[in-house]
Amino acid sequence: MERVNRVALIGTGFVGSSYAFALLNQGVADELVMIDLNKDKSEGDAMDLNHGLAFAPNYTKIWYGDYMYCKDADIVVITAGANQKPGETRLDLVEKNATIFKSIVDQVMGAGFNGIFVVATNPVDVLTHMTWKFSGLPSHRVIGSGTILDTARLRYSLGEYFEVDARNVHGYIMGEHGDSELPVWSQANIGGRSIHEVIRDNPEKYKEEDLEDLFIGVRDAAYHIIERKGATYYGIAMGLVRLTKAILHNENSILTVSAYLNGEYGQDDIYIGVPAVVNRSGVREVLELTLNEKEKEQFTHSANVLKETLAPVLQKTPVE
Ligand SMILES: NC(=O)C1=CN([C@@H]2O[C@H](COP(=O)(O)OP(=O)(O)OC[C@H]3O[C@@H](n4cnc5c(N)ncnc54)[C@H](O)[C@@H]3O)[C@@H](O)[C@H]2O)C=CC1
Ligand SMILES: CC(=O)C(=O)O
Repeated sequence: MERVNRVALIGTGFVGSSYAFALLNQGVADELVMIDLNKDKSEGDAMDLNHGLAFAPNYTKIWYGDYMYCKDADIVVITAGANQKPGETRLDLVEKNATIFKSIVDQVMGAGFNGIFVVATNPVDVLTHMTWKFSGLPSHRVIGSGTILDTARLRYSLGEYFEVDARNVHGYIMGEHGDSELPVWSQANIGGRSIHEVIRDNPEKYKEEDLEDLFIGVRDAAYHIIERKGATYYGIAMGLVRLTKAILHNENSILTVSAYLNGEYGQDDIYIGVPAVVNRSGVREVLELTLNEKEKEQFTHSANVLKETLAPVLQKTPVE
């Protein structure tokens, strides 16, 4: 008999409860335990989700609980912490959320957890790094959602622009999940054809200049959504389920996650959004794309922004 897999979710706010809903709908996990400071919220969510079980593709055992259930979890997904208020950047959340993370990760590890962390709370690259530090786990078993959502937004926008199914559009957003991220236009393609070629061959329909506007829309999407409804959650929830599936089903899928760099792209000791192969062991390897000079500069700049944000947090928040 196959082993039962378990996901422990810490933080059942907008993002966490949307993730739980998507996880149940896609029938990805055997067990889901929901943990939050606000016990009523996680208990209410577990009750509500269980009432949908009769309509789900397969059975998922769902309950609300305590950190002790992290012991046997394969994955701990963290979506707990403050979200951005209108006008706030992701980096503005760093101090508040780093303190919350210290207490969360200590409790998860205290329960005897020995699986894979998936982090979504912002600023996600910095908090993934802190999770790695606090947990003491090997870096490939601590993964941030990175630019998984930004890449999905890019594929959606390119799909709309070129009138092609987003699933046939391939391209990455790399770097910080935030204002310094970059589009890797040099590698973007539609069904295998470079987007530059597609534009060149259809000058009456498409323009290179439009790509910049399109990227700005992707980069600033969260601000626009937060202005309208206070938070973003469905997109990231589906991205987190995609990542969960890649891990639990040992898929060797290439996803743009926040992974630890050890020399790749000329960077050391940093978690940042890069395409990486994800499987049951976590990040199997980081894919090193051939970036053009502009992209290399943009990536280095983004890495520097993250390093500058991380340094004082590392100093202020004791790891022990
Ligand atoms: N990585 C990404 O692409 C995205 C990340 N996010 C981030 O996800 C995070 C969560 O956002 P929302 O769900 O909208 O916020 P929310 O405020 O709706 O939910 C946060 C939850 O965390 C819980 N919480 C706070 N401190 C806790 C602690 N010490 N232990 C356990 N639970 C605790 C709260 O009770 C609340 O239920 C934010 O940092 C947000 O910026 C949001 C969208 C996309
Ligand atoms: C809030 C956030 O990080 C996003 O929607 O991209």
